Amino acid sequence: MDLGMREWCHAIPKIELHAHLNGSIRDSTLLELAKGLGEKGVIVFEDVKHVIMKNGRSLPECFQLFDLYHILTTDHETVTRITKEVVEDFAAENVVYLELRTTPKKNEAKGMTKRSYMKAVIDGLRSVDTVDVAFINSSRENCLESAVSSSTHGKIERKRIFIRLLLSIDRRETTEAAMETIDLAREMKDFGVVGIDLSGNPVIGQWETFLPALKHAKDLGLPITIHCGEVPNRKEIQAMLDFFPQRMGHVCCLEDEEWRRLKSLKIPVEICLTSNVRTERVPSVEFHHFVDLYKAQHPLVLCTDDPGLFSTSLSNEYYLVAVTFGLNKGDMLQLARKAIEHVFADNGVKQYLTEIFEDAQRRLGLQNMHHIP
Ligand SMILES: CNc1ncnc2c1ncn2[C@@H]1O[C@H](COP(=O)(O)O)[C@@H](O)[C@H]1O
Ligand SMILES: [Zn+2]
Repeated sequence: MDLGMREWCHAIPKIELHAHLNGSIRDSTLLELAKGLGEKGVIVFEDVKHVIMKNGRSLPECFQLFDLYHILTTDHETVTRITKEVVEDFAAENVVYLELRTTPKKNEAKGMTKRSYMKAVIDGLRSVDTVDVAFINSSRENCLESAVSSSTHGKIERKRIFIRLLLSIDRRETTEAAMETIDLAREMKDFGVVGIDLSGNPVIGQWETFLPALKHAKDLGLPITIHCGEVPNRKEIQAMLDFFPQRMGHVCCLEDEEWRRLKSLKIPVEICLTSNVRTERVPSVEFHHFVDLYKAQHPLVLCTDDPGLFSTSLSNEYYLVAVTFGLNKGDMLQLARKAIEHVFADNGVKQYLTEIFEDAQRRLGLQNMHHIP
């Protein structure tokens, strides 16, 4: 097969570990929801339309926009709908494993609790009908028939995507609310919840507020990923490194000493190129810390963060790396495959993903490539 680099980045199997549900909504859906609320007089559609379609966004603008998104997606049916669409969109670009994160939300006016919000998300996963969705832990989902037989021997023609969920703590939340999220995550382990995320506006909230909940999660054996260093806050960055989570997102504003610690601790990094450029955390892809970490063979994984908000896709993030840093097709496939090591799902799922990548290597014509470790 002779594919161009863009087609190659689309065709290879990919693993997405850092995507926020509400940041992944299709523009067309946002516009439709805004129109509906405009007609009801809840918002002024013309004002909102302009904001949704805008391309460049500063970091503070992103969080204003999320507040708007949350007005648009505030009932259970809409949460179910956006979940279904987001899964379909990732599957369409050959994402084979998606760790989707979202902040469980309470909304008394809509009769919504954190638990019912998550039930609406699960309903969304269940309602996907264009691809096979495997989302319950592998002991329950009967998923481990050979990955190869499903894709090459024609037994199952449909695409399959594995979904796991991370529950996010928003930095605006209290310790008590954060604790509630951890307890919900524990309760939902059998429904594909595999870990915890700390996110939200990085200039809001104190590390000490979330620490008890994060410690509680750690005690329960729930893996944790933390948005770290989106703004230069030395004390917090150091405390986050001390906490030693399983993964970190962004890590943009680190000082030399903190880079050294991150590297010596080997904490895997979720790299979000377009997000960091759009929000002006880095001047351009060329100057992104990806290249330093990649050269240092630091564990990392390419992610989108908010593909809807930043008008990107995981394939596009791979393509940006290939063209900016001159990586070849083999390098890109290897980079994609390395992500298996950092998923929060169990070994059964990891084995399945390994088979998917071995099969892709055969199918896409890289038989003669050196063995990918
Ligand atoms: C741009 N970089 C970022 N930095 C920090 N937090 C971010 C983020 N992008 C998204 N979120 C977090 O994810 C929420 C939206 O998805 P959910 O409602 O949870 O599905 C945002 O409200 C914010 O808390
Ligand atoms: Zn994020």
